[in-house]
Amino acid sequence: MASPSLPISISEVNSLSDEKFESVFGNVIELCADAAVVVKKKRPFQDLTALCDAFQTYLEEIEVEDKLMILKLHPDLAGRLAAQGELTPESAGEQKAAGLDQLTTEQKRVMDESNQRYKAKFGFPFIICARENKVQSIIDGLQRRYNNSQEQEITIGINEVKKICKLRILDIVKH
Ligand SMILES: NC(=O)N[C@H]1NC(=O)NC1=O
Repeated sequence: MASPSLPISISEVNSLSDEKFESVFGNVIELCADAAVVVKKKRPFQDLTALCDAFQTYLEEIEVEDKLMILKLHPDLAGRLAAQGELTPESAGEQKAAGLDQLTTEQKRVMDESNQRYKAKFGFPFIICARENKVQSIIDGLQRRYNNSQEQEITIGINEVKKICKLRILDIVKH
């Protein structure tokens, strides 16, 4: 079967082969193909909300080690992978939407320094839903959240992953 042209309806989501479901939803959580493997078994979904809820539940129910792994799979915002053109298409689009591809030299310096400092403290990258932010709110968040505890940042980071995931699903499924 050829790849479906997006967006697709919820009934099309329900009738995708397992393999197609995994490929269509394999990156709604950045580089975490396992989420689609788990969520596909919950079909059929009554509507878009039920589908989104299934991915959110996945993120809530996994062990803290797996949450940490998911956080670590995210690329830095305006980091090395962005500079090398090696982001996933989803992440590239999100970073562009926030204006992160248009940083001034000073903003880039502040982002690099703050990203490094954050990662050195927490052991995972700073994560924020770029599409719901602009450059300044991202820089502000990066500096403010540095003061949190690791436990707080795991919770906030996973909540941001949920927002990113929902917007990615909305790009795939008709609403
Ligand atoms: N580090 C980080 O927040 N990365 C993510 N945020 C987002 O909106 N897309 C990403 O890849």
